[in-house]
Amino acid sequence: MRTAYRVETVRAAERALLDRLPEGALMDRAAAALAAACAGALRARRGRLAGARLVALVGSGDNGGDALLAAARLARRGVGVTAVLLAPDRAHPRGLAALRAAGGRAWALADTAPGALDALLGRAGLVLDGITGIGGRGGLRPAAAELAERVEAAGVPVVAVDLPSGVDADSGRVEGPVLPAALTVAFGALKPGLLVDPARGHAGEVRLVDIGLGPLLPAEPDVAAFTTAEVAALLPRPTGESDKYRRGVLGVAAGSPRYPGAAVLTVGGALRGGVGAVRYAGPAGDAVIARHPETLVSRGTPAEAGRVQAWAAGPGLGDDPRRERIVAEALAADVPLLLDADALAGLDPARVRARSAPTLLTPHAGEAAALLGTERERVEARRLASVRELAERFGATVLLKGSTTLIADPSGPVLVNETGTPWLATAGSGDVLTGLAGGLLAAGLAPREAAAVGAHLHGLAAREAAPPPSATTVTEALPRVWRRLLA
Ligand SMILES: NC(=O)C1=CN([C@@H]2O[C@H](COP(=O)(O)OP(=O)(O)OC[C@H]3O[C@@H](n4cnc5c(N)ncnc54)[C@H](OP(=O)(O)O)[C@@H]3O)[C@@H](O)[C@H]2O)[C@@H](O)CC1
Ligand SMILES: [K+]
Repeated sequence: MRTAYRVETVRAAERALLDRLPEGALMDRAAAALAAACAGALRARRGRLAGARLVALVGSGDNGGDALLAAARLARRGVGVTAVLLAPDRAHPRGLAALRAAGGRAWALADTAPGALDALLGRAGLVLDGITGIGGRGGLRPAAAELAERVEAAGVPVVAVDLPSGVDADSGRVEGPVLPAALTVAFGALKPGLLVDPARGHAGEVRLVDIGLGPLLPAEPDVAAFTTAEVAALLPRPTGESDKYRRGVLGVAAGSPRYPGAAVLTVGGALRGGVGAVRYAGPAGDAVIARHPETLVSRGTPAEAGRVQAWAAGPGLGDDPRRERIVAEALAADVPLLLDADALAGLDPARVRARSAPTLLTPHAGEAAALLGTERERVEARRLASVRELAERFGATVLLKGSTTLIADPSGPVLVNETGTPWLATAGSGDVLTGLAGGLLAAGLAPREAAAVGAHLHGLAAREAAPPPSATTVTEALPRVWRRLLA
């Protein structure tokens, strides 16, 4: 499991470790790993290190100290290093002394003419961003923001020290100017912002360096992501004793005369969710049977359908006059329930809280905003806080779809899905996910696992489907993903 911890927790672990180590040892570990990462990036660009040029942007905290100590190591290996100091009188003293002793130069930003700065950046093979790390607050301040703009204009690749400067480590929020990185070298632990958009989108490749913090971090992270191996271990597998009912039957209430395709896609996802059977209840049975003849179809509502182990309701219900009744019956069912799309409109938290079995809600940002009574932009800017708030308000598991898909329970770590791709922003792909995660629920996974496994498989299938993927080709790619994971 990839884990991320918020700043307060990382700092507490760092303090405990600092007490056990000689002065400066921790920063030296960080700087050694950072220098190695920069050396790799410079070599990849030029073939050799000697004669390469690096510009280190140095803020007034330890993040700048890391950059200076790493730059000094590179200077000792023949790299031409210039440090640009944002606050010369507050630059990390030991780092600055090490850089100077290694033959590196230090320029004060305030004393550097714009033309000279541009020329310096124009010659550089790499920029090391040590403006702010976990001590940064808000977007970059004006002088730092202007510097970041010039770096971006010069087009030099950036290696971020611990975090891209300007992002919020804990929330993943981006509230002002940021310096985007091609590579972020994080120390000791990932911070939530390195896994969650919009901050994640500025971090490039994220590499975690072990500085010995691991044993001092709590067992429960703030944010976590399943690896593909962990997802594979959670996949339901039939045994010799299995029959279709024991493997789980998912009820699907989706589609309407106007949107029969939503029923077809949801059932298609469900049939690839590890269940023994899918019961479809609704007006699009003919379309469903034509595409998926193995489905048990009926025209009625959930209460009139036969026994199931879970329900998935919502996609394409549209203006079906029975929408409210369908949602009410699904809510009343004493089995796990996934509600998506049109089933989320006007959903009453008290009705969800009162349920006897677990509930999984799968809104996109717009639906989440409607449930929270806010704007879509606000949800997109505060994905982590929004998904936590929804889970708490509804007393349910919530999967928030989008650039980073997040899964929250009312308490405990938030799960991030790392397999997503912007290609999944295609009509009907959410319906497939609803069927898939619903199927996993019916097969016996807990809502949190069903959501995380479903999102993971969905992302892998989208990557596997011939580009550009459609909801149908994502569905068709799912068995190949299962086969690979079960192997
Ligand atoms: N602790 C350890 O053992 C280890 C720590 N490590 C490293 O230390 C880093 C944390 O260092 P840190 O705590 O010194 O904070 P840091 O991120 O450098 O920033 C603070 C400075 O930035 C400034 N500033 C703030 N906001 C700003 C903005 N928006 N725009 C511009 N400037 C802004 C702020 O200025 P002030 O508010 O004081 O005026 C303050 O001076 C951590 O990320 C990791 O790299 C590793 O070596 C491993 C061992
Ligand atoms: K940084």
